[in-house]
Amino acid sequence: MKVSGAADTPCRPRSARYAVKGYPNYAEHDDCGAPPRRNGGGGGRAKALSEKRGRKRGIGTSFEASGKFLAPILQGEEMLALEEGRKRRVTDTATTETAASKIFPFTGEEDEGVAPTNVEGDELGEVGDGCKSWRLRVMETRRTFSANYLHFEQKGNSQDDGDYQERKRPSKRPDLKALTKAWIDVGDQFCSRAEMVALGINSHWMNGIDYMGEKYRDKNSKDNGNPVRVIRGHIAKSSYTGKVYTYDGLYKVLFTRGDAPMPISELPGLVCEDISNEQENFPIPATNLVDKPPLPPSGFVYSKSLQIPKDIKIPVDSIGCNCTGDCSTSRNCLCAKLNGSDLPYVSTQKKRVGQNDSKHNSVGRLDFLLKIVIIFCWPKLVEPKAVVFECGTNCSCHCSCVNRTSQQGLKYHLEQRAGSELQLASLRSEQDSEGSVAPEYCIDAGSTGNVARFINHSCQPNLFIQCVLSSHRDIRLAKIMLFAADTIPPLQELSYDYGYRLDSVTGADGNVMKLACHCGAPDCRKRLY
Ligand SMILES: C[S@@+](CC[C@H](N)C(=O)[O-])C[C@H]1O[C@@H](n2cnc3c(N)ncnc32)[C@H](O)[C@@H]1O
Repeated sequence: MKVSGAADTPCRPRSARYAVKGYPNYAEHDDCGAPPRRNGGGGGRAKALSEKRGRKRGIGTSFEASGKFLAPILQGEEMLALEEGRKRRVTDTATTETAASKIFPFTGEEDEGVAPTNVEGDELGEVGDGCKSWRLRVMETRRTFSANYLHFEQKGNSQDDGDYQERKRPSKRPDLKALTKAWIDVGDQFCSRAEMVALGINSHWMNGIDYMGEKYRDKNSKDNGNPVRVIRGHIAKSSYTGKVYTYDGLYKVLFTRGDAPMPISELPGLVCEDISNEQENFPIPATNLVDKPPLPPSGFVYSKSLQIPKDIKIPVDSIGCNCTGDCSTSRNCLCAKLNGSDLPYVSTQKKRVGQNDSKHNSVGRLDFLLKIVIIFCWPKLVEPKAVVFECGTNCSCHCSCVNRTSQQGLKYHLEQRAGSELQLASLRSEQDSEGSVAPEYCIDAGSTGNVARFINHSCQPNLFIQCVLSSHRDIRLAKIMLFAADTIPPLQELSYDYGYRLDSVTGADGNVMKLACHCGAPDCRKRLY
């Protein structure tokens, strides 16, 4: 089947910075006719992972997610969605712009921008030179719209009420509108409702909720099981409307506003109401729908923060930068300069480090959801570079090194200790890439850790690792933090690139160990190590 535009249309990498950092698979060609979906593992991969790994790997293994998992409890009104065959639950927040109902996943019509197999030629959006996919046309429409938006807006403001009523006329069959919808990806963002109207995703300039009106009463989405397209609105100062709208996919309505959300105790397969033992600000329930009977996590101690052995002294006398304004670029920020013009090591501003007053990353630590072994993003949009987690586990000596000998940006390697299942985060400078410097410290997440310990590897991840100095400048003792590499729509599985060098892991017998990768990304490297 020919997918129009897949090969011909220009593609952009999703994050140039990330690609520069040496993640060859990171750049996605999402403007093409057949864009891979971010983090495109899907429920199939989770299930396969579960079945393949069996139970011998201890804590996580018994709880590998499958498509059958229900996510942990959430507050507010709830929705369930299934993207790529995976069941997800999200909480409808105050900013949600569409039907605020409990809804269930829908796997049918929605695709990933791939042209339908039975559609050819013009229907695919090929025009003139025959190389424009619908996806590209959507992007062009958006650009044209943006260019003209202010003009329309000003004109609109000067119109009288009569015109306003005209604009507010009842929507026409939104379910039949705009073939465009098939070329919108989950995670696509829009700066105004008007932009969505131009693309046919929403029918109203003014109304957040699109509906078909009384006339179509018999087409009630909940009763008929019709999918609902969910677009979430978020405050965003950078947007010309002060808001940004993110497409979150199709949902099926389960119940309407006012129904009580499911309490933690009723979560199917609940094995632990709070694996953090009240260390986090809210419970992190764990469910297990794989084992019969379901087993709770064992052999694992939750530790919110890094546990540092007594013989390792963390200095506390360093100060942050003296920037007065925006610290997000190296033009203004000394800390960013220190990090090779990327994210800053030191995350404080005009204060002694350790006071945790960071404007560098603008978004503080985010709430999260743990569905045993699979970590999902909290049902809030996570913006690029937002701090997501700090890896908090045992810190111990004589393993991987955290070393830096120049002012260049670091290269990150994650290594696995031979013969064990421990995941070791190792940072080496460019000069140390041959591994010439003796290891000093590592973070050992085998038996103790926080929620970051459960994040799986993906060859096409939505997080990346960065070392951060917050109370001192000893790079060997840098905090290891996970940042959002891109916009992460609610309830996406979180993942980062472990970055193993192939054949770098040896077993106790000295033989090279190999582990197949099950991330399911379109450009999966097939091996973790
Ligand atoms: C930090 S743990 C991640 C949580 C883990 N799934 C668990 O159950 O505890 C790292 C281990 O998870 C497994 N893992 C993570 N991502 C994987 C992937 N994409 N493919 C295969 N195994 C993976 C590997 O066994 C790896 O050593």
